[in-house]
Amino acid sequence: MLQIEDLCVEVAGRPLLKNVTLEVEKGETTILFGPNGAGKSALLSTIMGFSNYEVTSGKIFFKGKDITDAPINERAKMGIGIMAQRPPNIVGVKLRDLLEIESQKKVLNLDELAGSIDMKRFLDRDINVGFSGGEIKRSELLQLSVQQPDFYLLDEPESGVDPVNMAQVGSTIKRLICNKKACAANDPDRKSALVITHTGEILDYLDADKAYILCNGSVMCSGNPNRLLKEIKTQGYDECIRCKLNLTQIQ
Ligand SMILES: Nc1ncnc2c1ncn2[C@@H]1O[C@H](COP(=O)(O)OP(=O)(O)OP(=O)(O)O)[C@@H](O)[C@H]1O
Repeated sequence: MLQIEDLCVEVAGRPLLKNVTLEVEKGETTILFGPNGAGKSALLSTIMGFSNYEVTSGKIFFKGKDITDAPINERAKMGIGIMAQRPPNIVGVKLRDLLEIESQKKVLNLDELAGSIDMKRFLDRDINVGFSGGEIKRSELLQLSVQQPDFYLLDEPESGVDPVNMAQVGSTIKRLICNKKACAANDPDRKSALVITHTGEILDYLDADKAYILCNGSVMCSGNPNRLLKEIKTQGYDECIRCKLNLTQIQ
């Protein structure tokens, strides 16, 4: 579904991502771990096509097509959707107006959908203006619920969300990715996702298939998400970096 090959990215002339190679297969949920400032959000922003992120070399393929230079709207039309960490405030544009554009010709009851994640009272407010951290997450989720992409980029879905709302956010994400109430790992209707998490809380709601650790703009290792999270919690990221350096020296 998504292949990233040897990707190097700069922002304002500063290298952020260095030779990143990773793959998310169709129906697979992949986790991205890494310390603060590692470049995780930059990677998601680059996949979505945000303009600040300049690809200096390498390629991004989505559904087999080279999208490295594709504009953001084309990527969205092809089926990529994002829950950003800090989406912008959009003064003068109501959430309902955006959702109506996003829903295009889909037959959806916006009030009912918004009500299902306690967002009905936000429909006629300017997007994100004065929203709390948890409300922004639910607003992003509501937009994804309307957009119904094939591939979800989720940037720290649990950050700023209280435990009660986390159950709602987690189960909504699960429902979106499964495309119905419950689905097996090999269900053909299962959507794909690349999810950033620090705490791993979202793993209580998702059947994650694989994880990568990104440090200092480079992929250090990949493996089972729960095993990698356990290692990060016990040994931190230093062990991962040391291991990568040793491997690189041996090669
Ligand atoms: N648009 C930008 N302009 C300047 N610097 C940027 C920009 N975007 C990212 N950076 C810098 O790139 C580095 C990586 O940022 P990024 O947000 O991708 O990290 P992250 O791994 O998601 O971190 P965190 O876990 O803290 O959210 C940081 O040092 C950040 O300040």
